[in-house]
This record gives sequence, structure tokens and C-alpha cells, in this order.
Amino acid sequence: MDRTNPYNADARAYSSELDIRITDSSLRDGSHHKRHQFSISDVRDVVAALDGAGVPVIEVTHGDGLGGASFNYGFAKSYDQDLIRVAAETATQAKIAFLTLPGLGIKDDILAARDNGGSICRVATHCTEADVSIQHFGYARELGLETVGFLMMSHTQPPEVLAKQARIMADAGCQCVYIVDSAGALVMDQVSDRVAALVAELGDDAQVGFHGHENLDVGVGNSIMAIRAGAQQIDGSTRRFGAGAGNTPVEALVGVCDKLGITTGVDFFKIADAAEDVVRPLMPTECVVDRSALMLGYAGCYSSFLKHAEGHANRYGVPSSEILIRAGERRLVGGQEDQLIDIALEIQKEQAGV
Ligand SMILES: C[C@H](O)CC(=O)C(=O)O
Ligand SMILES: [Mn+2]
Repeated sequence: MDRTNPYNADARAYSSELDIRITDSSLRDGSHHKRHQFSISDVRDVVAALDGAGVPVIEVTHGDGLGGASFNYGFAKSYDQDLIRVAAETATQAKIAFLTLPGLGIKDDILAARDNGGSICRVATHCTEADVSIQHFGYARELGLETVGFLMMSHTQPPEVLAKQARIMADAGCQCVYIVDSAGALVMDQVSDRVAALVAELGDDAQVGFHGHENLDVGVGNSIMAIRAGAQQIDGSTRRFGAGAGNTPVEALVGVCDKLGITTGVDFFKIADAAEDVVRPLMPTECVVDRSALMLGYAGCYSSFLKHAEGHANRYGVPSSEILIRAGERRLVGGQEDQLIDIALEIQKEQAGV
């Protein structure tokens, strides 16, 4: 490995072969865009294609993680455990990751996911609530799982606050803490400043990762900023298949990394084929930077709210972009999906002049 690579100047390379490790989240974050309707054969086909392209980690779960299938978040077509099992059976080299949010996923879900072949447990909390993940990390490590922590809505807090939260996760057994730009609201230095603060805080105790959303169309650029600041794990979704305008497109990220000399282990041509021939046909629509998505990024609103807002917009005859702007202004976080109905009703009243 070339330790003189200017983009890994501090030599925090991922391994002897790879500078960074990419996790593809299209079968988890993409679940939001598909309203949690993945079938067993969808998962089999996508895992086969991504695994064949050399993607090292593939995340598979309901968009809101284990136990997310519910009235508040959206019911699913298939059971998480069945999807994880078929993913693990299909992958030849990729590790299968699963997501869990404290309060939704329980210990039995984590155990079952491990028994079904999941090997990386990703625990997501709001970025000021890392303390609710302590038991989950402890349990996951007891089970022999690799661990990743998600500090969601990281745009809402400054680097030093996030670093303290990352420390809580690392001390609990988390092996890589992610800056998660859930709203796609961070731009450039705002990413690298946050990643650098975590790198400085965690040192060799844990790696640092970055999970981007495309609402302001800067997912790839932001990811490169994260890598330059020392991030060793980067999330993306093939064809951007994720919430809001989607995630950092893996195929573009791999191409850019190739040109910058950052080794990912993913074959650019194979992942471009997978994006076009396998992933795109499963997507209900392309993930686009339209007005609503732009508002998510600009107002700092949780990307997973997009499909909920679109549903309420149709039901109450109000613009989804306005629902999302107000949700951002109110600083709503994941779990407060029901408040989008209140906002839609408020806008409806205003429109009617009541
Ligand atoms: C549960 C969320 O969808 C996690 C995530 O991908 C994000 O916050 O972004
Ligand atoms: Mn996401």
C-alpha cells in the first residue's frame, strides 16, 4: 500500500490492501425509498451483483433497522431476518451488516441477525444520545459481532460535541463511529471538521466513518473530504438508492477514488453494471435532487421523512417541500414521523385561511 497517498497522509489506511472500506446501504437506506418493500429475490439479486463487484460490506435491514416494521415507520414486505439470511447465503466475500436503533431493535433481534449470518452490528442513535447504545454495543461484542456506531443528524452539533458522543460509543465497544449526515445538510469542511474531531478523540480506540446523503448533491465530494480527514469507512448506495435524494452513489465514489489513488477493492466497471442492470430496475423511481430533496438538505431535515411527507402532502393537499422545511425548523428527529401529520394539518389550515 502506498503510504505516501496524499489522501491518506496520516497513514490511517483501512488494511494492508484497502485505504477505505465501503459499505453499500442500498438494501437498508434504499428500503426507505422503496417504502420497505424489498422481496427475498430483490435482496438475492442485489447482493449477488454487489458481492461480485467486490463491495466488502452490504447492509440489509428495514430502513429503520431491526424491528422498524411498524405503523410509525412503515410496514415491510419481508421479515428482516429472512432478508439477512438470504443475503448471507448469497454473499461469497462480502460481510453482511444490519442496523438497529435502540428502542426498536431488541437483544433477541441482534442475536437472530447474528445467527442468520449478519456479522456487523450497526447501532444508530441521535447524535446527542450515544448513551442509549451502550448495552447494544456490549451485547454485540459479547456475540462476537463487529460493531459500528451511527451519530445521526450530525449537522446539528459542532465537532467537539460529536467527539464526546463518539467517545461514549467507543468506550462501550463500538469499533467505528460514523458521522451520519442524515439530512444531507453538511457541506465540505463541515464534514472534514467533524471527522477530524472524531479521529483526534478516538485515536486507535476506534475507526471513523462517514455516511452521506445527496440532498445538496455533494455526497461524493463530502466523502472525499471525510477520507482526507482520516475516515476509514465510507457508506454509499449503488445508484444512490437511499432516503431523500439517496446516498453517496457507490459507483461514482469508486470511480473518483480510483482516479485519486484511494483503493476500495471495488471494481468500477462491475459496480457500474450492477447499478444499471440490477439495482435501477428494483427502484420505484430514480433518487433525484428535486425540490423536496433540496429542502431536506437546506433545512436540515431527516431524509427518511421524505416518503412520509409525500404521503401526507397527497392526503391533505399541501406541498411536501413545505412540510419538510417546517420539520427541519422544528429540529424533528427520527422517531417523530407522526409530527409530520400535525405539520401537514397546520399548513392545510393556513391554506384554508382558518
Ligand atoms: C435510521 C436512519 O435511516 C439511519 C440513516 O441512514 C441516517 O440517519 O441517515
Ligand atoms: Mn441514511
